Amino acid sequence: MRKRISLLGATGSIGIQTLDIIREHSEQFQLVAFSVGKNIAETRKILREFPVQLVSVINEEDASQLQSEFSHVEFVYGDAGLVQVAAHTNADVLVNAVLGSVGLNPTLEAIKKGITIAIANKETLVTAGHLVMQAAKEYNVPILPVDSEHSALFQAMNGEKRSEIAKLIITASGGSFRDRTREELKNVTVKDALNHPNWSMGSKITIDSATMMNKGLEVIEARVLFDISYDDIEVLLHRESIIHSMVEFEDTSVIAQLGTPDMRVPIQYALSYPDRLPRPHAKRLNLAEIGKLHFEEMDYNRYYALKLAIDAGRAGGTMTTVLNAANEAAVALFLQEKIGFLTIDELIERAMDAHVNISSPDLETILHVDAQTRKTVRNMLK
Ligand SMILES: NC(=O)C1=CN([C@@H]2O[C@H](COP(=O)(O)OP(=O)(O)OC[C@H]3O[C@@H](n4cnc5c(N)ncnc54)[C@H](OP(=O)(O)O)[C@@H]3O)[C@@H](O)[C@H]2O)C=CC1
Ligand SMILES: CC(=O)[C@@H](O)[C@H](O)COP(=O)(O)O
Ligand SMILES: [Mn+2]
Repeated sequence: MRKRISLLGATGSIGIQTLDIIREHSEQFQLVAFSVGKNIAETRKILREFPVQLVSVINEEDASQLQSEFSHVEFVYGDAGLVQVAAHTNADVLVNAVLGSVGLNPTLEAIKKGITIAIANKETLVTAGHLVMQAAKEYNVPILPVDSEHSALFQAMNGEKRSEIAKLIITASGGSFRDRTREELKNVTVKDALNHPNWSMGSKITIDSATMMNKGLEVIEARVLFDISYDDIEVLLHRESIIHSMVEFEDTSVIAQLGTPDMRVPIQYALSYPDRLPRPHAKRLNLAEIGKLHFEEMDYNRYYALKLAIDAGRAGGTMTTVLNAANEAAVALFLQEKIGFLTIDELIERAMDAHVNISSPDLETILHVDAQTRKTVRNMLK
């Protein structure tokens, strides 16, 4: 029987590549429900190709319009719609590729329904990883990583005992501005920042990659997913994005996962796990053609956002919620050209400094702190 998939964020970078995999392996996978935001033109295309049962959009008017065009599909909307798609009872796997901490509630509700989670949506793990992992344990639901580094770590660990792992080494490309000093970042434009050297991704994560907050979020994501302490997670600058991450074991062996930078590989692995499926048309890795791979130590003054993220992770409690919400708000302001690039770090640091940390927060507290932090950051501009 085919694996039935519900997909949050179908019109995004990961969403579109997930549809590629479902299309390539239509004998293995079936899309049963999906969510989008506001891209209704793309939604119509998906609806014409995939015979799904349920679709969620952000706006009620879009849901009504689509309902009049596609009478055999059920349309829902808003945050409640996201939850309905995520927890769709006919799904075996939820691919969570929505952007931002709005993915938290749908993830928790899907877990309660016993649906396996393939997670790209790192903001959910950063804002409330402890709630996701607790629920996954309680309902015995696998959480499979889609983020390339975490898929690499998961593959390198290959089920070996935690006690045999010495450290995780997460690679970082350095993003759009890796060859510039911090001083040279004062007047960079949105267009410059969106020009990632190796990956084609959505706008928010591309900015996160340029500030290096993406790597900070990924360190927290690794801590949450693999239960490894911050002391044993290292970040290594690797400009080619060929080694997606590595695990060093106690016997000094290091196991890495390599591949061309193509998110369809980790997406497919999360869907096919524990099996592997062929990708006959994909570009294969040719190390002789690449010739050299480069590695450099991280500079935490140059990449200040990475330091802020690790500080937040070590503080725990609601501090990672503040880090994430402040970052989401600040990146949105940068993309709207309301603040400069370096102001992103500044606003996040100010939000963290102003926050009184709350340990072991429940869902209500997380949602409250998230909303308050976004307000605080926006008010900093007044
Ligand atoms: N892109 C990549 O290669 C990678 C991404 N990730 C993570 O995956 C997630 C998605 O990233 P990416 O695909 O790049 O993002 P995109 O911006 O390309 O896509 C985001 C998707 O989420 C939808 N969306 C955005 N906001 C909302 C909202 N408030 N409510 C409902 N739907 C919403 C968008 O809808 P619409 O466009 O219709 O408005 C779109 O479908 C992020 O958490 C990112 O960090 C992780 C590793 C790699
Ligand atoms: C494809 C992916 O997983 C991104 O998170 C990617 O890792 C971004 O690259 P850098 O953050 O290393 O620039
Ligand atoms: Mn990544």
